Amino acid sequence: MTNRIDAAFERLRQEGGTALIPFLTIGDPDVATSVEIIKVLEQAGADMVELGVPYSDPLADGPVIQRASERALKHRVTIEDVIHAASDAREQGVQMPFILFTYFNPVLQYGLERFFKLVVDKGISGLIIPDLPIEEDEEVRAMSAQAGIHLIPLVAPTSNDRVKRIAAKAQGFVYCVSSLGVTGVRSDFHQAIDEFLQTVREATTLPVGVGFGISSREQVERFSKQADGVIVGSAIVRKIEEALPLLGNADTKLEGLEQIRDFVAGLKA
Ligand SMILES: O=P(O)(O)OC[C@@H](O)[C@@H](O)c1c[nH]c2ccccc12
Repeated sequence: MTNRIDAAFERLRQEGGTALIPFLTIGDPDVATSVEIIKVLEQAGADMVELGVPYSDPLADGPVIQRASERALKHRVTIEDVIHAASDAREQGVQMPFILFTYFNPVLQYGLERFFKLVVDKGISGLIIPDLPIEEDEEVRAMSAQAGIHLIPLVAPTSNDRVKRIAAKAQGFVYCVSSLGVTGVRSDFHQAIDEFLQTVREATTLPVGVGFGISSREQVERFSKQADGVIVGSAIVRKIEEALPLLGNADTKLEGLEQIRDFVAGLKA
């Protein structure tokens, strides 16, 4: 069966488009609202979405996503809740591919076998575990393949000679981190970002995605020239944070969702 991520990139290649890939922390402000937000992300033109599992020690995250994780962890949102949110969104008609985004610890705590048994047939097509280095991912890669889920690797400008090894085992797409440091909106990127993207392009026939710091249509367009997909997290999570007062009230929830949709639609246009 074709993986939805492969189908989405094939469609975009034929259209000459670039995938817009939002990230959001599931359970911020609550799981049901996250499912509503996933729906408006698709309406706004997102081509696939990273569903973030909240974690107490998000080492690679800047303050915006750290705060989102804290808000979600206040209701003790678990990896199981995130997987159920994916199947709920699928049942409610969302078609775009889901990429489960989790640090390794929540998966270990849950149990590898148990995790891959749960995640099968929940509408999840990809998995990103930012703190699982390629040197230690054999078992996860095998179990992921077994579940028909692409294990998508991250490469950073400092990956150098590891790029080839990472690219050789990649599935789905290769996620290029645009800058060093943690996630968060930026105005400038790693000075060798263009050469880095070129290096990754030459190391794989898979689509190349780029993320970290991207928050405006100009930046999306800039990266669309060299990448097949652009990941936007903190800028969208910050929009959700700004809309929390509206999202928290039944009378103004729709207005809050519209604010998020309008921001994301502005990135895609
Ligand atoms: O938030 P940014 O700067 O737009 O970057 C995307 C990022 O949010 C998402 O892909 C992500 C969230 N947490 C991460 C941890 C490591 C690498 C990537 C991530």
